Parts: sequence; C-alpha cells; structure tokens
Amino acid sequence: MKRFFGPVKMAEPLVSDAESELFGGPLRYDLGWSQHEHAGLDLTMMSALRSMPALVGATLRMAWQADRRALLAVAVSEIGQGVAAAVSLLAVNAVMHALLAGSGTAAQRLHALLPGLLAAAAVAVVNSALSAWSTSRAGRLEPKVERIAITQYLAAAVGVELEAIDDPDFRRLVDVAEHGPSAARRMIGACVAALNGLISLVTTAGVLTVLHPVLLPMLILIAAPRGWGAMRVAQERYVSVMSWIEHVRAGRLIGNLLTERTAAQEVRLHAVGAFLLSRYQRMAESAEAEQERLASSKALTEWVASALSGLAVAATYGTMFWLITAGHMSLAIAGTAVIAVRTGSASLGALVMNVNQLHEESLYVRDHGRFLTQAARRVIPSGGEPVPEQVEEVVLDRVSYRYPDRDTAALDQVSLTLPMGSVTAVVGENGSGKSTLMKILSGLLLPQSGTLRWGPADITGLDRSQIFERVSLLTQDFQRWPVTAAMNIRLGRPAHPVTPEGLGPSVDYAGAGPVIAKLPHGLRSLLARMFRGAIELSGGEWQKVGLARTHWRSSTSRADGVLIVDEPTSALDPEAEIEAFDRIRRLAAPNRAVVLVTHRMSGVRHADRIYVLNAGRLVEQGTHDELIAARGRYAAMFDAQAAQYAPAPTPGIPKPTAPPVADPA
Ligand SMILES: Nc1ncnc2c1ncn2[C@@H]1O[C@H](COP(=O)(O)OP(=O)(O)OP(=O)(O)O)[C@@H](O)[C@H]1O
Repeated sequence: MKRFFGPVKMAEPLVSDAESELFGGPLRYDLGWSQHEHAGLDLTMMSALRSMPALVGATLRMAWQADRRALLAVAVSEIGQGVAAAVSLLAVNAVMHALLAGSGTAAQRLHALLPGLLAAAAVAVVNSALSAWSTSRAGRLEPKVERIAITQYLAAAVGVELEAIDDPDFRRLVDVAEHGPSAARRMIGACVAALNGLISLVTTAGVLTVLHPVLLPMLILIAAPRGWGAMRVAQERYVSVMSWIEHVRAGRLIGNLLTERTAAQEVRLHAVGAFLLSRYQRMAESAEAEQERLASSKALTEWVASALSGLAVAATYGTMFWLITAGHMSLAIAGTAVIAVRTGSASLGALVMNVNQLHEESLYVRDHGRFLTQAARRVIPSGGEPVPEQVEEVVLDRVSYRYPDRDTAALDQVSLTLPMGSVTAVVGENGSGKSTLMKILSGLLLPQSGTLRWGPADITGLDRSQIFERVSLLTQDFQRWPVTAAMNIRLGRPAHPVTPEGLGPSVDYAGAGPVIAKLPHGLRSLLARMFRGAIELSGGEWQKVGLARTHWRSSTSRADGVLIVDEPTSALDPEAEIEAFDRIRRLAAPNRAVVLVTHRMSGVRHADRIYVLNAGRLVEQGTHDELIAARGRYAAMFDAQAAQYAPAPTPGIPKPTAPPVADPA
C-alpha cells in the first residue's frame, strides 16, 4: 500500500563503474543546498495541490504582464466552450425525451427531435469557433511568457555576485532552473486545457445533478483513481529527474569533451576518444536502467488506477440499472445520463491529466522561482555612494578572503597601495592568491575582513557598478567572443559610441595591425571558427586583440581608474612579449594605476613597486633592486628564471637513460 500511497522518495542513483573510475565516485553537485531541497521534496498529493494555486498564479501573472488581451480572450473562449458543452447536453436530453418518452408516430417523434438536433449542431459550430480562437490567442501568449521567463532567468544570472557563480550549490540551481521558462510556456497550454476541462466538468456536473443526484458522486468515483495515478506518475518522474540530474550532467560532460575543439587533439593522439566513449556508454546504460524502472512503475500505477476506475464504472452502471428497474429513473434520463457520465468522466479524466501536467510543469516553474529568489538574495547591490572622480590611490588594507568551500584563506591580511600613474607588480607561486587579489581589487569579490578604499571611500559604501566602470581587466583567459574583430575590441566598453576609425588607436596600440590586415574583411571579419566564413586566430593573435580591447576600455574613460593585467603575455613570442610589457607600462597614465600579475620576472623589473605573495600572505615588497638586494623569495625566483637563459654549465642537456624494460623471460 505504501508503494502506491506513501510519499515519493528520492532514491540514490546507482553509481556506475565508469563514474567511479572517472570521477572517483558519483559526480555530484556539492551537497548542502540540494540536501535541503531533497528534504523539502515531500511530494504528497496534498502538498502538490496546496502549492499549485500559487505557482499557477505566478504563471498567470506572467501571462497578464505579457499580453493581457490575449489572456482575456483565452479565458472568454474557454468559458464559452464550457457553457457550450452544457447546452449541448441539454439538447441531447431534449432529443432523448423526444425519442424515448415522446408520444405519436415514429415520423412525429422524429419531427419533435429536430429542434434539439439543430441546437446541438449550432452549439458544435460555436464551440469549434471558440476553440480555434482560444488556440490562436494561446499560441500568441505562450512564446511571450517563455520570453519573459527566459529574460528574468538571464537577467538574474548576470546580476549575481561572482561568488555565487563560483558556488556549486548556486550553479546547480542555475542548471535546474534552466527548464523553468519552457515549463512556464507549457503551463499556459495546460492552464487553458485545465480551465476548459474544469468549466465543462462543472456544467456537466450541473446537468447530471439535475438529472439525478446520485450520478455526480459516481462520476467523481470514476475519475478519482485516474487522477491519483497520473499525479503519482508525474511525481515519480520529477523525483527521478532530480535524483539523476547529476548523472545526466556527468554524461553530458563526457559527451561534450568528446566533441569539443579544445580536447580534439588529445582525444585523437592519446586515444582518449575510444576510452571515454566506452565510459559514456556505460553511464548511459545505468541511466537507461532508471528509465526502465520508471516505465515499469508507471505501467503498474496506471494499471491499478484503471482497474479502480473500471470498478467505479461498473458500480455506476449497476446503480443506474437498479434505479431504472426500481422506477426511480426514466429511460430517457438514463440515456442522457449515460452520455453525460461518458462526457463527464472524459472531461474529468482530461482535467486530471491537465492538472497533473500543470503540477509537473509547476515543479520546474517552482525551481525557476526559487532560482530568482536566490539570485535576488545574491545580487550585486545597486546604488551607493558615487566613486570619487579623482583619487590619489586605491588602497587594500589588511584584506582577507577565504573561498566558501576552502579551509584556508586565499588571502590573509594583505595590504597594498596603488598610486595613480604607477605600475605595481604582483608576483608569487601558483596558488599564492594573485588572481583572488585581482578579483578583490576589481570589486568582483568583496573583502571578508579589512577594507578596499578608493581614495578616502570604502568600497562597501560605494556604487559597485561605478567601481566596475573604473576597472579594466585583461586576464590570460579573457573572453574570445564569437563576433567580429571590431566588436571583440568594442566589447571592452560596449555602450561607448564608436566610428569605424575610432578603434584604430586601440589596434595600433596593441600591435594588432598586422593581425587585422591578414583578416579577409579586416575589422569586420567574424572571429569564430564554428561559423561559415569566420576565421580563428592563434593564441598570441588573440592576446593582441585582447590588449586592444583593454586599450579601448581604458581610453574611453577620463576618470581615475585601475588597469589589471593578469599574465598578459603567456601566449606571446619573446619579441612580442617585450613589446607587450612595454605597452602595458605605457598605459600607466596620471589617471590610471596599472597592476601587473605575471610569472615572467623580466616583465616586472621596471615596475614602480613589486609585491610578493606566498600562500595568501604578502611576504616581500619593494622595487626590483631593493628586492634583489634583500636576497629573499623574489631574488630566488628572479635568479631561477635568469639561470634558464644563462650559458649551460655542462655541455648539452643530459641524455635520458633508457627506461627499465621488464625482462620478458
Ligand atoms: N573559485 C574558487 N573556489 C575555491 N577555491 C579557489 C577558487 N579560486 C581559487 N581558489 C583557491 O584559492 C587559492 C588561491 O588561488 P588563486 O587563483 O588566487 O592563485 P594564483 O596565485 O592566481 O594562482 P596561479 O598563479 O596558478 O594562477 C588556491 O588555493 C586556489 O585553489
């Protein structure tokens, strides 16, 4: 009994061998938020029905916002169809009376049923016209609702703090909520159909009650098991989707890796393709097993529901037979009642199906709503004090930051000063916290303790969008937008108006002239390999485009700002690297502080001040000469790189020794 009537439980999906082998266990989103969600997933019929009005209400509000005239038209036409169904039943009743209870010759009786037949035909015509009108208006409404939901989703996603994007719990919600907009669209159709079902059911029920009071409860008895079955199947399907979402995501991840361009070389050269494909197949097989389980469970539930409903039909006809033989019901009424019970149970069945679809879609719409709520909580606050136009320096004062899922701090009590017009370099080993420091400096992450000040103003009181306005960021993994070369530069500050010649100085500054000259349509060439007529640039060529974008961004703002350059020369050849560092230094203007993060020690020696980070702490600072003289960590790093270019102390590179080969004997 519990199997059918207990709450639907979340099952732990089986872990395939392939998953364990590749990911060291099931690939799961970080638990935490999802655990809470599973706990709250008590999918009982009552809780589903209770939460539905609010979710339907939210979708209808969206529809109202999208196109209120279309929504009203749909409502009117659906109500009209419901009324038409009742009138049609009454016409049928008139026909039955004329046929079974009337008197006179057969010809006279046929004559008497003509008005009823004509009325039924007229109602059918009106009904089909209303149905067509409803379809066309709903077709207009649905895409608008989806558009609004998608826009809400995307706007919420771009508005949240970077910390939320890095948070695995939030990322899971982003993935889950992606299904919300299409579900909202389908929900409109389901709402319309449910409204139609509800109205025709109410009118049929009214007619049935008029015919005989016992018929209505019998009708409900017929439809109730089907309603329960449909809802149960929907809940099981939703819970299965939720349990398997991570598994599906893992499979998709492998599938994407096999087709991605970046992985294409290793996929072929290391025979990773065949290896991953076999793992993909094994993971897909375990997902198929879940589909099979779900189908069997659905078949069983539906079979039980049909059997119960069949019993109720038998009981209804038995009752009617008894009523007729006992003289409590005339034959004409019984005839109409049979038709009414059939149409009534059909519309109740359809209503249940539609409510059930509404329920299923509403679960996804609920995720969408939950995402919007979470995103609103984690949104970058708007407003605040304006950032002073002129500042002497930007100061980081004893700033600490620890990523939410880490035990140790990525930055620990770091203080540094960036005077306008200066070049500051930050060096340190891998993982020492340089990129985190840059995210703090740019306002993308907020210090958890300590302060970041623009002149005298603390960042916590400042308008963050104005901070972003003042910061230019060029990282080694800067975005390579699949748009034209000109747009790739312009996206440094997209809102700034530009003429075709306007980008020239940025192109020249970055030394990107020869790169653009090689392109078939110059700056108008599309830089995206996947599209016809587009071209792909090399890593170094892209870096020049990135530098041009940074120049465009910097040159289009007069206010004091910070330029952050993180490993800008990683893909450049030695000559281009020297030039690039030279260019970056030239970007230091009286209204700009340049921060340079790099492993290339040659690039930092001319910086006005150099800071050395180690395991999140600032361990040294000074000019190049001061730091070399101090013979500390900086000097050791500098010497290690310089030694690579010094003449080799031993003649040539030592030859590798032959690897030990197992004796076949
Ligand atoms: N999004 C993140 N979530 C959790 N931990 C992170 C995240 N980003 C960085 N870390 C951790 O914070 C520490 C500092 O990382 P960060 O990227 O700032 O170092 P880095 O000096 O820029 O390294 P590299 O020179 O290799 O780029 C590392 O231990 C890293 O694993």
